[in-house]
Amino acid sequence: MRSRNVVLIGFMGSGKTSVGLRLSYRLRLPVEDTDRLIERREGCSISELFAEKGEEYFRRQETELLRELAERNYAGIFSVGGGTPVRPENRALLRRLGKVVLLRIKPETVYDRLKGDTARPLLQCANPRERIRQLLESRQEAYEDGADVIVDVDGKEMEEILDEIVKEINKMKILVINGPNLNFLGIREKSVYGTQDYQYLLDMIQRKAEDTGSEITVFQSNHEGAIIDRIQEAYSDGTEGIVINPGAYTHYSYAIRDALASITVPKVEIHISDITKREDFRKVSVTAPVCDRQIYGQGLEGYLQAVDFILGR
Ligand SMILES: Nc1ncnc2c1ncn2[C@@H]1O[C@H](COP(=O)(O)OP(=O)(O)O)[C@@H](O)[C@H]1O
Ligand SMILES: O=C(O)C1=C[C@@H](OP(=O)(O)O)[C@@H](O)[C@H](O)C1
Ligand SMILES: [Mg+2]
Repeated sequence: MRSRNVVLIGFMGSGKTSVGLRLSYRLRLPVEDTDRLIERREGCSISELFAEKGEEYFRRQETELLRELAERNYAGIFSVGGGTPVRPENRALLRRLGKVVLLRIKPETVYDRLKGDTARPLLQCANPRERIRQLLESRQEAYEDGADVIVDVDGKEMEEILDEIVKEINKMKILVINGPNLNFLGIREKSVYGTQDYQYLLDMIQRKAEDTGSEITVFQSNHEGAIIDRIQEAYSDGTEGIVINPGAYTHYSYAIRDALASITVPKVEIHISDITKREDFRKVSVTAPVCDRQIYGQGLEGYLQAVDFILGR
């Protein structure tokens, strides 16, 4: 459900509110704009709220509202205020709401779009051009950190922006995890694991991502704790499917098993060799029961089959 939700972030004037409305029409999903929700709740405009209660009060309302929305399991599109992603806690809440799309914009475009605008209290000053430049620069890092997808909007028509967003949000985000010794492919026991090296595997997976229009990230570690940390990260980074080759940890890491059990996205356990036909200690997989599918003995091709499984092919 979460994966169809879209959250639009970006600087004032980047088009969050207007893109949200158009996207809602295109995807036939409801839309909520957090500024409008706050205005309705407070019974006054954002400008009046800033003037009467101050920016800090508005920021508290913003975070409070995001918390409520995140708990509500709402399906649809959200556009938020330009300052929302500045607080790290808000960035985490936005990710809980859906796929976060940053409408990235240059200061000159903001100025062109908003000169003469009176509804944005932060730009009501003697030199709005300079204020935009400074504020945008100070926020850019937070915007990019909070985004799953970035769409540059300068010089683009609305339709082009909508097409890009739809293409990006349809990309499934898959994480491939390779455990100990997989970086030694092409070096270790070639009769079992083949002669191709690890880079060959990475290139193969990258081609699969391009062919299927999906986003595949590959992580490799020889350390149990690092693998667990990465699985936990997948809980909140928008990962929609996990392919894991836990290497020898397969046979005894209850800790990796427990980490996998806590993530509900589809999971595939893959082994290059057929572990059921090797030494006795390899016949047991403690991770298999918490995965949705096992692919054994298909060589490197097994990774592609695992990706297909996640994509529902
Ligand atoms: N792609 C675009 N090209 C030109 N103008 C745009 C585009 N997207 C939005 N605008 C205009 O920019 C202004 C700010 O848009 P708005 O949706 O309110 O942005 P935000 O919610 O990010 O502040 C509006 O006048 C809107 O019509
Ligand atoms: O950038 C900001 O801090 C703000 C942006 C505004 O929303 P838009 O980005 O939709 O203009 C609104 O939340 C408020 O004026 C503060
Ligand atoms: Mg807006």
